[in-house]
Amino acid sequence: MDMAGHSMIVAPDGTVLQSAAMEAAVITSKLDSTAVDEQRHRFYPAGDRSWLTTDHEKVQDLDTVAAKTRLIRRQGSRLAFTNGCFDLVHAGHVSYLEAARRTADCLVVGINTDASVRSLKGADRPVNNEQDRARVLAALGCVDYVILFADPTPLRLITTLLPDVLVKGADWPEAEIVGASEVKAAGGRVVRIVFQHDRSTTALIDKIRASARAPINTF
Ligand SMILES: Nc1ncnc2c1ncn2[C@@H]1O[C@H](COP(=O)(O)OP(=O)(O)OP(=O)(O)O)[C@@H](O)[C@H]1O
Ligand SMILES: O=P(O)(O)O[C@@H]1O[C@H]([C@H](O)CO)[C@@H](O)[C@H](O)[C@@H]1O
Repeated sequence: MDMAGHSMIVAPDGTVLQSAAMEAAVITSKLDSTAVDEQRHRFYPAGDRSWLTTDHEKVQDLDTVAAKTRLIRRQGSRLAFTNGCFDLVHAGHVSYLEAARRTADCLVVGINTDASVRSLKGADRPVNNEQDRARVLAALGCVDYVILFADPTPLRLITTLLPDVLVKGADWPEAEIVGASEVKAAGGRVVRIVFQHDRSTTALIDKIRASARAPINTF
């Protein structure tokens, strides 16, 4: 390859494989086939999509998520955080989480453990256990990380992560949103998402119970 004037041969990830001096010259570079395959997977999105994060990689502890999000925020990405019980996930949850993700570049969701849900919503809740609830949310493309928390509130997660955006449903007045003052004091903002679907887990459970009591149609 005829090159001159500090021309370079650069790999897709920016690695300089070879550079020319001022005078015209032929320069070559041996290509490492393993490196080429690895970069094809990273830079060629129509490939086997191995770059997609698999669900179980998204469910992490707070320290791991704090370290991973610290790195991407140093690169300029903004972090959004929300939390909830997310027992029987419904269309309202999905539209809510998609809207939450759109407020930033990365979305972390705190999910209450089973014991925490029981203390908040009663002894007959949750219907789905914490592992299943985490697994379902991790399958949503708009969710980047899921953290299970046992405390009554997500305050420790929020003060550790100090997200750029704290998101909650509009069913929560800002004054009652845990972490709101801490996030705003750190320069972040609070976003309350208006419901697009009139859904709730409680209503779903009531519907299931009512249908179980209803007489079966006999012909
Ligand atoms: N219909 C909805 N549309 C948008 N967001 C919702 C909707 N229902 C709940 N959310 C939001 O989802 C998050 C998780 O809420 P939660 O798990 O309590 O759902 P829920 O359906 O209200 O459950 P429950 O009936 O058990 O209280 C909260 O931030 C809440 O504001
Ligand atoms: O699913 P819910 O009931 O919306 O989730 C609760 O949200 C509370 C909220 O963040 C208070 O501002 C939180 O304290 C509680 O632990 C549940 O996550």
